[in-house]
Amino acid sequence: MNIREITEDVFYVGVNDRTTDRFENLWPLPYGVSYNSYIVKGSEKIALIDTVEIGTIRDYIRAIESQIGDAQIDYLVINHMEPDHSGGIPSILEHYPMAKLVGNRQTISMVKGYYHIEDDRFIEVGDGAELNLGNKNLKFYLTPMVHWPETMMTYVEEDCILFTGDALGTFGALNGGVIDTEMNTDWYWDEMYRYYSNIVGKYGRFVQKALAKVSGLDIKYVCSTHGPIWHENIGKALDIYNRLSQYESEPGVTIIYGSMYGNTAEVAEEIGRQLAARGVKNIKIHNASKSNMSYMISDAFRYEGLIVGSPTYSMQIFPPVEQFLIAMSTREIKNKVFATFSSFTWASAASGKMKEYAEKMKLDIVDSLDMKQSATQFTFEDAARLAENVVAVLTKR
Ligand SMILES: Cc1cc2nc3c(=O)[nH]c(=O)nc-3n(C[C@H](O)[C@H](O)[C@H](O)COP(=O)(O)O)c2cc1C
Repeated sequence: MNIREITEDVFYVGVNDRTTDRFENLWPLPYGVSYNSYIVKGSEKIALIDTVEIGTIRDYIRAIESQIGDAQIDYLVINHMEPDHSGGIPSILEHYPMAKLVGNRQTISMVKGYYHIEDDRFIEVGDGAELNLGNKNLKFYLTPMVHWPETMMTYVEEDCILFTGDALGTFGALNGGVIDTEMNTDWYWDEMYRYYSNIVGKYGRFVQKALAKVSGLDIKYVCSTHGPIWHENIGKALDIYNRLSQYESEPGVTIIYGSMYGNTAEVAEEIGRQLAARGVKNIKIHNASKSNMSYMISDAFRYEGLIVGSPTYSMQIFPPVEQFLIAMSTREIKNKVFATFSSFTWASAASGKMKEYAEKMKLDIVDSLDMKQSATQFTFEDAARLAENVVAVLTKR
């Protein structure tokens, strides 16, 4: 039994990273991450699809050698140039001096820029180009901006395998199983929401274009660069990416608030209770000073309702809340049932600043409340009304 085999002569040679704390030095990796790479062994030529992050090279070369022994790699296909996948390129070229790098025009210019590689090592491919390996054929689909300009996908018709680059990937290392049929996938879905919203979030329309481009292919295995290989869950993975890339979300409300002395926090809790009392079951409340941005972004993408609360801080939005709002605008968040609450002591500003933000983002504010100093009976009535209005809009959608 070959434990790395996906289909006949197609092998998984990726590696796990359980050491790195933060992906891109930003996003927490509590369950690690995998860098996936694959061997496609044709009757005449051998291709390697993508490489791995530079710190994991030793295990990677061993995994490749376990599949091809002393044979040479003829082609290294680069679907994505981000260094967590391209970091292994120089080592592969050194180990396999005959290997040619296969990529599109944008890829080649990036490889040169990052790794200073000579012109004669490249084969440039365009959209729809093919590369023959003997009894297997690789076909390339350019899918720019998912989520870099050079991103592309590679299809092996003989095995109905699509190598998708980062698309359909997730955080979370592989715990023994590599194909979804070999594991319980339950916990990966939350990590997929987080991966998509954190990393790809801004590029929804390009994800839509890419999905449309490959929609006619017969796909039995989706091999992305992070997380499980999708076989029996292709439909579910596609559905999540398809919905998130159209900013479609699930029933529920995310409340993000900032608070220095607990008064704005009290309003956040009250709104949460009022929503629950009206039947909202999925409610995520985040203190923006404590929750990690990665999880706040993920929940804000995931749920239909978004309620943001902030004290006035030197005539501005409280900085951690402002950081969250900036992260949402970077990702061009839309299609939310949006409401705000705010507080001040002598001159209100957070409320107006959040209104300006909503106008710029073309988000309708369903309701808002602005509290002076601390909560009174009137504040609680306002919180109940705000929850009522949010639920009314959610129910109508
Ligand atoms: C550094 C600092 C700057 C503040 N700036 C303002 C301000 O510009 N206008 C204002 O009305 N209140 C200002 N406040 C008061 C806060 O808005 C007030 O403490 C807060 O709204 C109370 O909510 P909390 O208990 O949730 O922190 C400031 C407070 C601090 C500590």
